[in-house]
Amino acid sequence: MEPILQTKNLTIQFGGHIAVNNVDFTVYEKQFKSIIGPNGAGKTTLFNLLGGQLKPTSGKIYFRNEDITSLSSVKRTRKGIGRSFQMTNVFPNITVFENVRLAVQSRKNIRYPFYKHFSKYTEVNERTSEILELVLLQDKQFSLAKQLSHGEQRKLEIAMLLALETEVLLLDEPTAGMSLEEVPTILDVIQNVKKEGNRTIVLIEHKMDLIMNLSDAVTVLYNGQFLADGTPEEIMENETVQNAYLGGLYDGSRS
Ligand SMILES: Nc1ncnc2c1ncn2[C@@H]1O[C@H](COP(=O)(O)OP(=O)(O)OP(=O)(O)O)[C@@H](O)[C@H]1O
Repeated sequence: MEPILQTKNLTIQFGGHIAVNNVDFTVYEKQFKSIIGPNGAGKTTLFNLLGGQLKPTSGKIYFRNEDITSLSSVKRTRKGIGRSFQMTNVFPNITVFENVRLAVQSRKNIRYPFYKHFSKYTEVNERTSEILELVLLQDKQFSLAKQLSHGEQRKLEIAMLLALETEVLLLDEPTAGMSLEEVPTILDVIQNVKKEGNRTIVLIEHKMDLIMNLSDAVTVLYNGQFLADGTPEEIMENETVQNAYLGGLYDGSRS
């Protein structure tokens, strides 16, 4: 198996604080990899480095063995690394369907005269419907984006990301802030995306137990440092992880 995304000695320092410290991180093609770690472990900062929202103080990032460390986030998306954002790219006053359709269309780069009816673009509409089905939002397709519940908004974010058709999906805590009732359905959505089988998924999760069944591999960060990497079973049995994560230092109740 080829690594699709890799970091070597990746480090970022904010003033005197090293948020990501010399991290070597590897994700293989079509792998489902989770990054776990307690509060302040550096998970989101690592994602921002991978997505190009932050530039490292030192170290390198490779996509398919190409050094992408100095590439902008836009160029990284074009290469195939998509990162989820909380509703920043969603238009609140248009429908769920239109939001996803616009994203699909921009990806397909279809130009059309404004007076033509959208429904002529069957391919775009079909892909939009497919995505909405995958993220379990078909029944909300005619709702305005601003009318969605918190959980539905997270699904729409995933839909927008899928529309980009990137090979790598970086999902930053998709269950964050959700009610307990909403969590299973977002896990179903992630399961659906995984089942499609054509993506590499990297997911940050604070609640370790949620993602153990989904993940092929898990990386544990602690205090900005790489702590462990392995299968979910190996991670569960890893004594260092247990000490760091389960030994009272980790507040599992936080969403
Ligand atoms: N832009 C920044 N400037 C200064 N410090 C930062 C910045 N971004 C992150 N940090 C610090 O870096 C550390 C890692 O933060 P990060 O958000 O990556 O952790 P995390 O593992 O995602 O935590 P959480 O689970 O709480 O979201 C924290 O101590 C945080 O305060």
